[in-house]
Amino acid sequence: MSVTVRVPAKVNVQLAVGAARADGFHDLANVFLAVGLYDEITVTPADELRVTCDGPDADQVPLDRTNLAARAAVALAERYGRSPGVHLHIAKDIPVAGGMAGGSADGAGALVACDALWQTGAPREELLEICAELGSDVPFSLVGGAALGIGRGEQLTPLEVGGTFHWVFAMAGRGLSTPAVFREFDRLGEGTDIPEPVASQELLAALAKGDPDALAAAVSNDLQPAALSLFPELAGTLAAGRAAGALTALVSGSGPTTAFLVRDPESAAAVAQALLASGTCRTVRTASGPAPGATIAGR
Ligand SMILES: C[C@](O)(CO)[C@H](O)COP(=O)(O)OP(=O)(O)OC[C@H]1O[C@@H](n2ccc(N)nc2=O)[C@H](O)[C@@H]1O
Ligand SMILES: Nc1ncnc2c1ncn2[C@@H]1O[C@H](COP(=O)(O)OP(=O)(O)OP(=O)(O)O)[C@@H](O)[C@H]1O
Repeated sequence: MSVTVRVPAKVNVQLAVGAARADGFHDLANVFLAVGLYDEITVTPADELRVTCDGPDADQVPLDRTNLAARAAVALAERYGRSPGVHLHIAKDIPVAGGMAGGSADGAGALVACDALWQTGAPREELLEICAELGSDVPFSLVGGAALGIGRGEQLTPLEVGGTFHWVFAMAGRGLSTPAVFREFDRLGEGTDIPEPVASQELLAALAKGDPDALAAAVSNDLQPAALSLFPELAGTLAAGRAAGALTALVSGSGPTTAFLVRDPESAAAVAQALLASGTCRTVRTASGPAPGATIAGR
């Protein structure tokens, strides 16, 4: 018996960041959109906890108990007094350390898969609570679609989306550490008054309408200057995508993946090709959103 769960990547269409809190985290107004790039997590009973991974970035994924999928299995097992004896296999398609919540997706996926395998009957609220303990992005990986995250980004309100948005993602030659990007945000903001993060009404209206031009005009990412400061070459990737006709270009979350909103799948193919030809990124992917959250894909 095994269970396979499919979990999407995300792009942050708005990431408003407040000042550092006493616990080191930052209050956010984080508007998540799940996009159709997926990791698949398969859980099978085993004598002891084991993690394996395949996919283009598999060599960058830790296979010990620090892996978010392993941490999710252990957290659920502890709550239900079970042994976490499972083999977790991650078929990884989401770029690692790219700002697209790949590790978070694996955490949410492993949680849903173990929950189904062990038939715990845990209420969804409890699964979401475990997700929030695992990381700020993990609850959104579970729910998918589109949502506004406040607090650390873990307190979610689902958002209405009136259409499909088409994206191109450019993957960089190296990763960026999320804590390092937040630290750089703090350093750049030293001595300035950092406003409370609030969701943009124009952006929420654009999502609800499914209007790509309005969304392009409203997207924002307060971590972008910090990501560019640590990884200046990303400015060249953003410029190449804009020149190729993207409606807008931004850093995805803490980066270094860059995201390009386009009007339709044909423009996505054209922008993807131009980005590759520009030599400013390692590889490109196209995907659209919203995509569903963690979903059982097979048993
Ligand atoms: C950049 C985003 O991906 C945007 O969605 C998230 O805010 C990061 O989410 P994540 O990777 O799940 O982050 P966590 O594992 O919770 O935290 C990693 C580190 O990021 C920083 N962090 C994260 C979230 C937050 N609201 N404030 C922070 O300052 C902290 O230094 C924290 O130690
Ligand atoms: N299952 C996992 N997949 C990938 N990385 C993982 C996993 N578990 C732990 N990690 C660790 O987490 C680090 C960040 O990886 P991840 O792919 O989640 O970054 P990210 O997409 O930038 O995350 P986010 O967008 O949530 O900030 C990796 O460098 C790796 O050491």
